[in-house]
Amino acid sequence: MSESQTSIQLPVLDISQPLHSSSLLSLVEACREWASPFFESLRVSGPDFFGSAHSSANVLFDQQVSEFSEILQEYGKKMTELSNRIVEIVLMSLGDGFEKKYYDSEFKNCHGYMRIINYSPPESLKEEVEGLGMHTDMSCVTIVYQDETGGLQVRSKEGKWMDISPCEETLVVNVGDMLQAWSNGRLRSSEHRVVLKQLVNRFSLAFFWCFEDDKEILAPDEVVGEGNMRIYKPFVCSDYLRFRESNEEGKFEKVGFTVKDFAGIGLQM
Ligand SMILES: O=C(O)CCC(=O)C(=O)O
Ligand SMILES: [Fe+2]
Repeated sequence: MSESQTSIQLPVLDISQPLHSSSLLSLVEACREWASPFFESLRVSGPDFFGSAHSSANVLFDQQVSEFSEILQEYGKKMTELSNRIVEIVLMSLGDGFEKKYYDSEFKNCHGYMRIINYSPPESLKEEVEGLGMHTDMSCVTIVYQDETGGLQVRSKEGKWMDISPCEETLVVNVGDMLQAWSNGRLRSSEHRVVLKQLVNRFSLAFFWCFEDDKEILAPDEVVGEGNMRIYKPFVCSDYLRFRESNEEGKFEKVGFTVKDFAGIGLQM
């Protein structure tokens, strides 16, 4: 799954010329609407986490540091095992024997990638600072490690932000859009964000476990359940990923931006 298949029009300012108010406006919009200035991340893709990390390390570091790639290979392997186990348990929770019925037929080609994230500290905490704006993940499940700084928040159905406080030896698992669609909305893709609450760097690792790009997502009849309406049209994963990437980040609430907007049928929950 690639994260940047479509391009957006970035404003270009020629600072050798007098600045017009229109160019200042586009600058203000760019600062407000696009990615947080506090967020930076490195993506490492599986299944060859070593190779992916190594090619970045070669660019980032002067010397060869295999240790970095080896650690990420190990982390990726562990997270892959954990994701498989989580999917199995989630299937069991959806119905008796569902893990046997659906694990191999639906989930065995899933793949993972991770994001190593650094949030730089804001200059002051006078107002609430978002390090990462509200979004849902496009994965089936995401496994998040956050350091002791905290700041991860999830939105309740009523729209209230709740802190997910860091807890030693514990990882956070989010359901993502793909699993929401596959489960016909029985599982809810969590709306979450990161707020910066301390004047220190924040470090996190997010591992995304996703269906293969060319998979068509269609909730099995038995998962929908007798007498229930199907609420998503079948769709191909890569089409949804493209749809999400072609919407500007940050406009989550203003424009249709979720799996409901993409594949929802009629009235939604
Ligand atoms: O940094 C975090 O704790 C969460 C990151 C996240 O939600 C994401 O990368 O999708
Ligand atoms: Fe996320």
